[in-house]
Amino acid sequence: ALKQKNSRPFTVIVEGNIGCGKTTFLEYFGKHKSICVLAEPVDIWRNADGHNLLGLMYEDPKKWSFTFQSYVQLTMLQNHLKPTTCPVKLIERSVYSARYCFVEKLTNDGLLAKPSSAVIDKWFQWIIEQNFAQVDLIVYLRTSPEIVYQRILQRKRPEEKTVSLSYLRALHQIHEDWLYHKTLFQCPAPTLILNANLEKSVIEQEYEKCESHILNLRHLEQVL
Ligand SMILES: Cc1cc2cn([C@H]3C[C@H](O)[C@@H](CO)O3)c(=O)nc2[nH]1
Repeated sequence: ALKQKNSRPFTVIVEGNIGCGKTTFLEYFGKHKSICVLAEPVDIWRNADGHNLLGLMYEDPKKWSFTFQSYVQLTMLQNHLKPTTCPVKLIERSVYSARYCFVEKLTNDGLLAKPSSAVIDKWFQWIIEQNFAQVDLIVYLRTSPEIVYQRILQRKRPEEKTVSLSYLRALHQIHEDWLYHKTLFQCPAPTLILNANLEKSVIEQEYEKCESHILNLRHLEQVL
């Protein structure tokens, strides 16, 4: 029997530390025609009406974190709401990691003032209440801070030259508490944990572990 076409695609968010390999993961799954991939809009953050908000945030986080994280939340919301005819939608990060990882970390460090953090949280809570950011699966690309630190040094993204190992360790711990120990905030969907420390040459075997979760389930619903 033809199933009623669900209004919403099967939505997967890809989460993990800076340099954990999200782009490589998205490139691998982006080859499937039934998957719509939405990468993190870093280039938009680097040029918002000519302003490099990412650069400003790293140069003077106390002054620019609110501006940057406020814009990140908007661009993430736009990805969550972006319509697609694909049965599966794969999004790089989300409003959840924006609020639970980055805003949390900046607030803990006193780089984002409490009143600013409270306003970002009000927007976040409203977005959730409106069901604007529904998620069916989280893929957590789990890494060690030391490995992602080396990758960031090699990648040489100009704005990230000030990213320290201690920052990456703290961000790692927040991701672990959220997605592995599940002691920080509640997870909006079931979580698949992959070992993203693996080198590019072997990591595709690790990706295959979640292929069935991402593809078949939705496909079966579509064709039955
Ligand atoms: C959702 C979200 C993504 C994100 C990325 N970033 C930074 C980390 C990396 O240096 C760069 C690209 O992910 O942007 C951030 O500071 N806050 C963020 N919030």
